[in-house]
Amino acid sequence: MEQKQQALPAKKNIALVAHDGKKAALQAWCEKHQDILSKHTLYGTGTTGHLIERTTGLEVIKLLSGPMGGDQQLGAKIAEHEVHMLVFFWDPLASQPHDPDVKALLRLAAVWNIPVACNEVSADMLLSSPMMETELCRTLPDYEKYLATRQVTL
Ligand SMILES: O=C(CO)COP(=O)(O)O
Repeated sequence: MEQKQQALPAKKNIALVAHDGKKAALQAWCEKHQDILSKHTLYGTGTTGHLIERTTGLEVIKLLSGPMGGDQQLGAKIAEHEVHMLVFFWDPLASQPHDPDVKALLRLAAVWNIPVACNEVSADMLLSSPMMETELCRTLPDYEKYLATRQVTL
């Protein structure tokens, strides 16, 4: 598939998600990085978003709870370029009833080439990047060309 360049903005829309076994870790991480996070716009799945708001006072745009469709809502926002970065502390030691949705969210983050962190140390590295404060150029699928090709070949 042909690719194109598109910038992620300096002020980013960051999605915050954690499975139940990792919620305390994500809340602690958000408290630690409250100053940096306050410069961006935060999105979260339902329960995670409420907990982060309660712990930190940061404003979070809250979607549905993950098992009820929140992961899918976030995936759609990544595909529509509304969400620019994903911090998802998924639990590698617990099975999830909505595992297909979890996989789909991580897949769309890879398709659209947004920065993803799945644990504290990766999330620390992402937030300490100078690119958190500047535009960040990314390569992503050229959807318009993809669609034009399909209309010709099918
Ligand atoms: O299940 C989740 C991610 O897969 C998170 O959902 P909640 O934040 O609603 O618990």
